[in-house]
Amino acid sequence: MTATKGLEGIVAAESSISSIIDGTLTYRGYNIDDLADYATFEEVVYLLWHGKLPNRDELSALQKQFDENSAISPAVIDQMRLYPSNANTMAVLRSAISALALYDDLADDMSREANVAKAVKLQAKLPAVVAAYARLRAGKEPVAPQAGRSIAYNFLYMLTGEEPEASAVKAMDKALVLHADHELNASTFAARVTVATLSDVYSGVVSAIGALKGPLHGGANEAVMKMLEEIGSLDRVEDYIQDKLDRKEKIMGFGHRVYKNGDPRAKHLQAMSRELGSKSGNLELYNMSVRIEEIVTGQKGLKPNVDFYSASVYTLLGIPRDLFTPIFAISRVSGWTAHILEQYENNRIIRPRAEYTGPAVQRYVPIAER
Ligand SMILES: CC(=O)SCCNC(=O)CCNC(=O)[C@H](O)C(C)(C)COP(=O)(O)OP(=O)(O)OC[C@H]1O[C@@H](n2cnc3c(N)ncnc32)[C@H](O)[C@@H]1OP(=O)(O)O
Ligand SMILES: O=C([O-])CC(=O)C(=O)O
Repeated sequence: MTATKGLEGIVAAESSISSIIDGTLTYRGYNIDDLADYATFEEVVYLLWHGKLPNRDELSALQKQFDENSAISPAVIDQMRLYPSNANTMAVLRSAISALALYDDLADDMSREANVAKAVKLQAKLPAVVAAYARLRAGKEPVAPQAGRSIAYNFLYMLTGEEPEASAVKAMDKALVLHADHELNASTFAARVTVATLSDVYSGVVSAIGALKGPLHGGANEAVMKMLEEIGSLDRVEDYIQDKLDRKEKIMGFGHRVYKNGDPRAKHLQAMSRELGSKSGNLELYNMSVRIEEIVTGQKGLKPNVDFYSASVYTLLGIPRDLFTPIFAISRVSGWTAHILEQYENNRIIRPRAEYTGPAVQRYVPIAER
């Protein structure tokens, strides 16, 4: 038995949810470029869960379900009041979502109907949890979402308590569409491994949040912004990046296990970063990002991934850096739950083997003789 480090190139599941073929990303066969330009996030969620784009009635029914399920149990809000105000926001999300399961009578009901209902609840509640913590840590009360509004609108609204600008809602919606699913990425795989033991939907999503948190995966968007803040200005980009490359350090937001010729989502986020920068009259972050890309791609051949330009996009939307990865989770929970439902449909426990590299057989030595 020989191990494949990082399972590179291993096909570990069959899935009809999203595909990456020759560098093209599709959700249920629809090209990500079309979905980014024309679909709303709610349409994409329906598509991922049900395998087809919704008609108007189906979309309104989904919107109604989100409206009815976005409230967070007061007990969970009270627990969140006790969380430290400087807690890691992904740890907050992981804890709060785990706590939500305690107040869901269907948490351990394994029927398809109950599992779809849990997917709806999780999609509806994640944005409310993230926004509630952002307000609680600032000494403010959570704001309830508005019925009939999109997840993008309500997330921005719940953060500030003020009506968001239409351009900001549009940008947030597009970002959610772009992050919704991505084949067998690490967090989705973690979710599938967890539920393949026939554990519950919440456990799968909590596992996924834990995996997304890491800077080699979803945590990279926050790491990119930290880097941009450290660099500070366009004239300092060259020295900073060159120094990192000379020291063989990774540049966050670049490279990808599957895409070797570029991530098709990055160009959309780059365009959004440019538009939002122009609109705000400050293109510094966009210009810095473009210069970083020129250097890293020029010297290493590495292209930006989905996390690179999303950092400047979220900053230009006025969102604090430590909410970037939770926003990724607000979108990706749609994909995680689609994969969880698919795993249950045709389940087999996921249990690969390890190549043993430890000592050869040893004789047990009683403690007195050691
Ligand atoms: C939503 C997402 O999860 S997208 C990915 C987000 N993560 C990041 O942006 C973090 C930075 N990128 C990385 O760490 C990696 O490119 C990953 C984790 C995305 C992919 O990892 P892997 O497929 O294992 O690639 P691996 O790390 O083996 O890289 C291959 C080579 O490119 C180099 N490389 C890869 N990414 C980078 C980078 N961002 N900066 C500098 N060098 C890099 C590696 O050092 C390695 O070089 P070597 O062959 O000389 O040792
Ligand atoms: O697919 C991956 O490995 C990481 C990624 O881009 C994503 O999850 O969106």
